[in-house]
Amino acid sequence: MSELCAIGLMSGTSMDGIDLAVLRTDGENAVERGPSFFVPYEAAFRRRIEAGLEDAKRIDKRDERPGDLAALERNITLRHAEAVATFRAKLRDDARWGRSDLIGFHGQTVLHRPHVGLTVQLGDGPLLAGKTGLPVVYDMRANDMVHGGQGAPLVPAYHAALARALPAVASFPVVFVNIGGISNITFVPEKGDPVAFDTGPGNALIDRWVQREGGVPFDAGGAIASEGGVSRPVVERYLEKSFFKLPGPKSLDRNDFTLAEAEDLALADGARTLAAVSAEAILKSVKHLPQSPKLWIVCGGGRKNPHIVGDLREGAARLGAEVMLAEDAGLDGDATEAEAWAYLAVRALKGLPLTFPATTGCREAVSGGVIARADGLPGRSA
Ligand SMILES: Nc1ncnc2c1ncn2[C@@H]1O[C@H](COP(=O)(O)OP(=O)(O)OP(=O)(O)O)[C@@H](O)[C@H]1O
Ligand SMILES: CC(=O)N[C@H]1[C@@H]2OC[C@@H](O2)[C@@H](O)[C@@H]1O[C@H](C)C(=O)O
Repeated sequence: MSELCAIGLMSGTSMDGIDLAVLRTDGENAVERGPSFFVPYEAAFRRRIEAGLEDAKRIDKRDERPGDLAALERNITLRHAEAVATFRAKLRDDARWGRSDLIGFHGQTVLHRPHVGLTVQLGDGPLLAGKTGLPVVYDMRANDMVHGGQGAPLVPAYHAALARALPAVASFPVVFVNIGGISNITFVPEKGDPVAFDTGPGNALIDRWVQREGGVPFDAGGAIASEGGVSRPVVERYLEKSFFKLPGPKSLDRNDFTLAEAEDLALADGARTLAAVSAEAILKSVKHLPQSPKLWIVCGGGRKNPHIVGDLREGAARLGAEVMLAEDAGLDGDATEAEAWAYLAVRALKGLPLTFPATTGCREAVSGGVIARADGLPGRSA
C-alpha cells in the first residue's frame, strides 16, 4: 500500500463545528496537503452538545449513552456525513483531490478522564461509512488508553511528519502549539519520537466567558479583550493549579478548568485576562520539555486572538524563541487537526503507531482505531 487520499474530520473541544481536510500520504514521511472546509454548528446545537457534556458525566463504561447522548451521537454523525458530501461535491472535478480512499473520524469528545482510563467520543463509524460509502477509521484514542496512555494528544505524530517536511523549519527542535478549546504542544526533535502534552485552557474559557457575559460565541479578533486589561491576581490563581506543576504526559477534559477564578471581572477584563492565561499556560510548559526550542509554530483558532499570540510572542522572546503562525510556515492553521486525523487514519490502516510513550504515556508505541467498512458490516480493530 503506497499513498492514500484521506479525508480527516475534527469536531473539537471548542464545539464550534466540523473541520474537514483532505490529505495524500503514505502515513509516514510523504504528506501532501489538500483543500479544507468548515461547517459551523449553530448556537442551539452547540448548547445541545454542552448539555451532552453533563449527561456524559454519568458514563462509567465508554459505550454507555445516557440521556440525550444516543440521539446526539446519531445527529453529530449525520452532520459529519452531510459535511463530507458537501466537501466531496466541491472536490469532485479536482483531478488531484476528487477521489478519496478513506475517512479519519474523530467525533466529539464528551468526556475525558485519563486517570480512570475513560475517554468518550460521540461518533458512529459504521453509520458514517454507510452514509458516505467510504471506509471510516474512528475511535482512535481508545487503544492508547488500553496500553496505559492518556488517550490524548494524538496530533503529535502528524506534527512530527510536518516538521520534518517543512522548509520553514531550518533547525530542530521545533515546537507545534495547537490553541484549540484546550491547548497542546508537540516538541519535535530532529530524530526520534516527539514529546507532547496538553498545556492548559486554550479558547474554551474565553468562549465560555464571552458567551455568558457578552452573548457572542467567541472573542473575534480579540476585540472584546482589546477594551480590557490583565488582572495579574486572576492569572496567578489559574497558574497556581497543580496541573501546571505536573510533567507530561498529561491531558485535560474540557471541564477541568472553569471560570471560578475570573468571576469578579468585567467582560473586557475577563476576556483579556483569560487570553493571558492561555498564553502563559503554554509558556509555563517549556520547563517540562527536554530543551527550550527556538521556533514555535502556532495552529488552531487561538492564533486569531492577537492577545494570546502577542503574549506568547513576548514570553517566547524572553526565552530566545520565535513564534510563527502556521500560515507563515506554509500551513493552514485551521485545518491542521483535520489533516492530522486523515494522516492518523492512514497510519491506523497500516498498523503504524499513533502514539508514543513520550506523547501519551502509553507503555510502548501503539496503533489504534477501529475500521468501519463501507458496506456497514462490523469493523475490526486496526
Ligand atoms: N477570528 C477569530 N478570532 C479569535 N478567536 C477565534 C477566531 N476564530 C476562531 N477563534 C477561536 O478558535 C476556536 C476554535 O478553534 P479550533 O477550531 O482550533 O478548536 P477545536 O479544534 O474545537 O479545539 P481542540 O483543538 O481543543 O479540539 C473558537 O471557539 C474561537 O475561540
Ligand atoms: C480528549 C480530547 O478530545 N482531547 C483533545 C482536546 O483538544 C486539544 C487537546 O485537548 C488534545 O489533547 C485533544 O485533541 C487533539 C486534537 C489531539 O488529540 O491531538
